Amino acid sequence: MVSMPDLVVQRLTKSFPTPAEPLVVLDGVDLRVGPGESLAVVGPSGSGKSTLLAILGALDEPTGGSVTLGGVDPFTLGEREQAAFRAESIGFVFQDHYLLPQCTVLENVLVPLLADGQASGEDADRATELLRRVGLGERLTHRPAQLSGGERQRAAIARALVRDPLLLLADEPTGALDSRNADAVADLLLELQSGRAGMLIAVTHSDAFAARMGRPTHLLDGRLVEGQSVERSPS
Ligand SMILES: Nc1ncnc2c1ncn2[C@@H]1O[C@H](COP(=O)(O)OP(=O)(O)OP(=O)(O)O)[C@@H](O)[C@H]1O
Repeated sequence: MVSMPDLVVQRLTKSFPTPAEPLVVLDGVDLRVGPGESLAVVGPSGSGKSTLLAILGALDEPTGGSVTLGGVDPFTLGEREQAAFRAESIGFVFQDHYLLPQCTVLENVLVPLLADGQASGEDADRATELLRRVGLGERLTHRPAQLSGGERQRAAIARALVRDPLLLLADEPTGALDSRNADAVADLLLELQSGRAGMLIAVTHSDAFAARMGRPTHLLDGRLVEGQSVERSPS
C-alpha cells in the first residue's frame, strides 16, 4: 500500500503582477512531508521563502499547482471553512511574536482555542502545561511587555502548538533574537517537535539551525532543492 504523506505540494507556482511582466516567485515547487517530519527552508533574500510558507498556511493563494494537507486542499474550501481548517490544522510562528499586548501570557496561548467557543478548564490546563514546558510556568499572568524577547517568542511557540496542529509553520522564528536566545528558541522548537506527530516547516537564514532539522532544503530559482548545501555560483 502506498502511504499518504500528510503534506503534498505539486507543481506549485506563484507570481505577482507588476507593471511590466508578472514576477514569478515560485516556479514549480514539489514537496512531500510525512507525519512527524521537520523540514527547513533556506534560500537567498527574496527567493520566495515567506511566499511559500504563506501558501502552505493557506494565508495566500497559489497561482497554479496544488497543496493538500491531510488530504484536504484548503483552496477548494469556502472562506469560513478555510478559516476553520487553518485554525484547527495549522500553527504559525513568525519572526515577530504578535502576542496581544493587553492579554496575559496564558490568555494569549488560549486565543487559538477560542475559535471553538469559550476555553474550558481542560484547555487552560493544556495551555498552562505547554507554558511550563517552554519555561514560562512562572509567567502565566505577565503581559507580553513584561517579558524578554526570547520569552515572548517562547509564548508565541506555545500559542502555535496549543491545538497540536498537523502543520507548524515557522517563518524566521529566531530572526529577531540575539544568538544566545536564538539558540535556545531553536532548541525548544526542535525538542517540542521531537514528540509530535504533526509536521514542522521552518524558514531560516541560519545554516546551523537548518542542519539540525530532519530535512534541510533550499529554495532556488523558484524550486525547492533537497539537501544541506547547494553549489553557489562564484560572485
Ligand atoms: N504581495 C506581493 N506583491 C508583489 N510582490 C511580492 C509580494 N510578496 C512578495 N513579493 C515579492 O516576491 C519575492 C519573494 O518574496 P519573499 O518575501 O517570499 O522572499 P523571502 O525569500 O522570504 O525573502 P527574505 O529572506 O528577505 O525574507 C520578492 O521579490 C518580493 O518583493
